[in-house]
Amino acid sequence: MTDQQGSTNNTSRYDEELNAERDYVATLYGRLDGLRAEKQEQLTRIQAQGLQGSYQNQSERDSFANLYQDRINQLNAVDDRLVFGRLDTDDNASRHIGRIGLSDDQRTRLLVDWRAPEAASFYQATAANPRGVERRRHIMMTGRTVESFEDDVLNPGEHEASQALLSAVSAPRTGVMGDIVATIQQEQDAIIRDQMRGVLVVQGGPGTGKTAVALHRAAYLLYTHRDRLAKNGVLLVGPSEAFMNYIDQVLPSLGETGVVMSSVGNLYPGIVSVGEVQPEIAEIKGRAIMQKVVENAVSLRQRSIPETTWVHVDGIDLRVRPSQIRRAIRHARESERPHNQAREVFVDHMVRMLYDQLRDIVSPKRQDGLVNKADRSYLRQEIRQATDVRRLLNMCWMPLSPTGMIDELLSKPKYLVDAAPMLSADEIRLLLRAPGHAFTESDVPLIDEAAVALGDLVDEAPEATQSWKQRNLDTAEAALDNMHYTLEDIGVDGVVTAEMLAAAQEPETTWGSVADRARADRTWTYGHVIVDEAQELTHMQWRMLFRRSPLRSFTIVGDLAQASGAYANTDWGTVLEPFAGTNWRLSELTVNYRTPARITDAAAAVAKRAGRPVTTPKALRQGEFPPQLIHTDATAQHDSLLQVIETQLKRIPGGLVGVISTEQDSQQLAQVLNSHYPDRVWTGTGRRRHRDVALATAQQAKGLEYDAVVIIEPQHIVAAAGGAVGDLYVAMTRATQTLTMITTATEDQLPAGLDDI
Ligand SMILES: Nc1ncnc2c1ncn2[C@@H]1O[C@H](COP(=O)(O)OP(=O)(O)OP(=O)(O)O)[C@@H](O)[C@H]1O
Repeated sequence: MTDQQGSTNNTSRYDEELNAERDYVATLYGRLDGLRAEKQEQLTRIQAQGLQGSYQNQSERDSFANLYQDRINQLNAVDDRLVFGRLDTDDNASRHIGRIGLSDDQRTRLLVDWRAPEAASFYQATAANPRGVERRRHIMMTGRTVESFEDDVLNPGEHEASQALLSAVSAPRTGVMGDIVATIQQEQDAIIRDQMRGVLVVQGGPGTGKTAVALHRAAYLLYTHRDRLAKNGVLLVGPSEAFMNYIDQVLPSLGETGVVMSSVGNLYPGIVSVGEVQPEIAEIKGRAIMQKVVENAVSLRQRSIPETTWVHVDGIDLRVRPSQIRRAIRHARESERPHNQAREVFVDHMVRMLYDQLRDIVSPKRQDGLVNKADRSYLRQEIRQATDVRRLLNMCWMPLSPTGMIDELLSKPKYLVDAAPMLSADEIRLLLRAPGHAFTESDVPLIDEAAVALGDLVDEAPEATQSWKQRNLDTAEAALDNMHYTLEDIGVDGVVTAEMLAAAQEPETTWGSVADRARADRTWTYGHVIVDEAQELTHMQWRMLFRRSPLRSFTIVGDLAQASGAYANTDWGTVLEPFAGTNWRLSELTVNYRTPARITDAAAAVAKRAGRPVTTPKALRQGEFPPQLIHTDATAQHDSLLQVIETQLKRIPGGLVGVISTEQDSQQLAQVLNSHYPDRVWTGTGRRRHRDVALATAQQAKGLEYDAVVIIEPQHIVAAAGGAVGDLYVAMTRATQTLTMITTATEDQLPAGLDDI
């Protein structure tokens, strides 16, 4: 009786508090709607003014219109589950925590932005260190409705995961990543709020929230360093377009839209690259020596002639000796400008030399007045434009585009052999391909490298970019003075030049947003760069990325055990040494939120047996179902697959089954799945809608997750990666609930560790 009475009392107290929370949350939505209406009205008013007034008035109006529109977009984006927490502290204060900060007309704070210092205790208070928190409340919402709440007890000795966290990690996956703002855990929060300067490496096993942390850190940095980052922007780089699609809703749901997001293969403006099918080729193109190969390739396009020749200018023959060209080349190289700019020095030198000859022929006695200033300029022009001269100058020092040069380098055997004496004949054969081949993702760093060595073609860059760059160069000194910390501090002394810092200056506001301009400009330097799945990157890719933040402000997240290639790096120190020396710091994530322990243990066993450096994170959930290995013969394989899919779809209503295989096996699987599940097969691009069977290669599945994973022929995945188990390890750890593997191999053909399942 007492119990019943007690529980009735508790229930009614809970309901009362729930209603109170609902009332408060309704006030917050009232405020959100009010603000939105206000901005909408301001926007409508400014749009109604149309195209009147001077150019300056119009451009001011455009800026305001953009500002209002951005704010409206932000308010729309945070509408879903606006509030998720409440903190009651020992000073009798109580604050609600949400996606953005809100105040009323009297500037009384109604809602604290999760990134504000006052919200930090929501994530950091623990039983051992409550930080003045008496009660931490998780408010669970669907859309605008408060469904329930849960209070954390900060009692010493209690370390249980909150219900909010458990329901978040157990929920069926939608196929696109969601934010974790309501349930960020303490070790994650410490990384998100870490200082911006320097290179921070976040190492963590599969499912530890590295991607989630990277995205929330981007939002946190933009909030905390808004002024600085508004000028330079933040770049977030991931491994593939499918991955970028998977994560691209997270930042908008946090009210941030200004981050430049790009796969590493599409980082060079104007190039949409294709995958590099053969890992051996990717490995060669990623080697540090490729920098020298590109440099050589440029030098080989600065060449003299084998013997003396004659050029025809205005009916007169002028002689050109190889030694004269060599001298002009030396001169141009000494200018230390990029190839296309140094060409001007070369051309000037040659024209001057030819002019001297011509003048001596036209007017042997300099004092006779025949060659005055106007004549001189006319004659030089004539020489420069003479067909023979142009042909000769181009032959000796051709203006080059980075894409044109890399295309030639990879398709002309002699050019490649001369530029890459350090590569073996087999390696050269691997690199060679037909001219005009689509650029692959491992060509992109070579193109970027070439772009640095070549410089812009003189008429290549749009005028706006040029004038903006010039203006920045003029004031680059000031950028150095304005740095908030000394260069020595961050270990880049002597490396930063005025040119590199030029882009840190106040940009023109006449075209596009910072993100648009940054995306279009290969020389843009960002205020901060975040690299996800960083274990995959080659030396050449790192060079390309470090060029984009000369101040070395980086967050690098990855898991060395998940690297694919046989050449994979085994420690961050070796990877980063050439770029940051020892000036980097390491944080680790230790809890796996995605994959149940039963599955991670099996995956870790495979990785360990292959000698990979695995740090097995502690899985938050034990999992209901052990991983399964099904042996079948080739004829029964597809039936077996369909059966597994059916079982899994029933087991996880609304869930997503991910079928993972090699590229080669995936073609046949696509046919089978499409014919059995018409309009239900999802390849990761476009919207998922009602599609519930996903098909991906092990490479494409990097960073993604599925409720049920079915791996077809695990031994093929290892063989396709040249014997490395990284890809298989990744595939096995994509599961949030169940893992099944289907194989036609015999026990002894399976990768070590799998036979124990
Ligand atoms: N604090 C958290 N609250 C709720 N869900 C979380 C939390 N941290 C991570 N998750 C969820 O766990 C899953 C794995 O996270 P994420 O993809 O960021 O991990 P990862 O370390 O990048 O994984 P991998 O290296 O295997 O690709 C995601 O569904 C993510 O939303």
